[in-house]
Amino acid sequence: MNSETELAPAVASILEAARERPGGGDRVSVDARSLSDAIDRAEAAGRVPVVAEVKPTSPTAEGTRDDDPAALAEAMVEGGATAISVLTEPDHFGGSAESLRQVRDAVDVPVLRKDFIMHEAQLDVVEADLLLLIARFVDDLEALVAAARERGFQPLVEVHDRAELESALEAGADLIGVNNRDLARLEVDLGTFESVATEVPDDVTLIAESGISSPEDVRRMREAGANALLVGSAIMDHGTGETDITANTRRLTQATTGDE
Ligand SMILES: O=C(O)c1ccccc1NCC(=O)[C@H](O)[C@H](O)COP(=O)(O)O
Repeated sequence: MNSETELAPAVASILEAARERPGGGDRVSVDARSLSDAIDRAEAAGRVPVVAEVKPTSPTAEGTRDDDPAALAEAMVEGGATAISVLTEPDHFGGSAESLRQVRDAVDVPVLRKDFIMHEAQLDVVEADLLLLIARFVDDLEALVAAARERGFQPLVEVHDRAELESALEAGADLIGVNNRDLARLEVDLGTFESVATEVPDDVTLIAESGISSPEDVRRMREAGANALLVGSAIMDHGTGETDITANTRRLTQATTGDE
């Protein structure tokens, strides 16, 4: 893992818990739903490809939503979501492997397991179509990318700057997320994606992550080269007023059609 100096206390706590969390039992083998096919279908239908996140809470959220995860995911798909991301981290995000299982049973779009995976055994906790690996927090990224693929997962490697992008490409990643949230300070800046995206090869599927809350943000990230967007808080709406998950999702998936 790269330097842990200057991490926000919440992130240091997340990592400490992640390091201790046990892995699964039997090695999983996934027959994955393809994200790139799902993105193509969304584009063909005139929708912005949005990976909508089931995110009950977080260190930066104002509250907690304890809605049924499967019902949330169904509402997101009704709003045009191309894929669903499910937080499985229990201690800081209110997630669970069981939530992911329920979501994957309820919808037919690809499902991303969003967690802080530190070692190979943690890959075997639950089946998912996509699996997040955070470049900053993984010691041997190339080995973990390979281990994820051996199980059938599509690994999504998350980076925050150009140096991490370089590591992701060297590790063989072909699906890369640029996180606009700086995990050291928990500040969000959409300029992060704009800065890193210019260095990403054309054959990489590129996802803009975090801090995307309005149709204008969607257009900004698309203009900077995002093939898809990962959105949690703006859809989950942790206490900001609007509670209609389908409407929140549709507002973003239709951001380029003017039908907002
Ligand atoms: O969301 C947080 O508060 C957070 C804090 C510490 C580490 C990670 C965190 N978020 C994880 C994520 O990757 C986001 O849930 C995801 O990118 C969606 O972001 P947003 O649309 O801003 O909710």
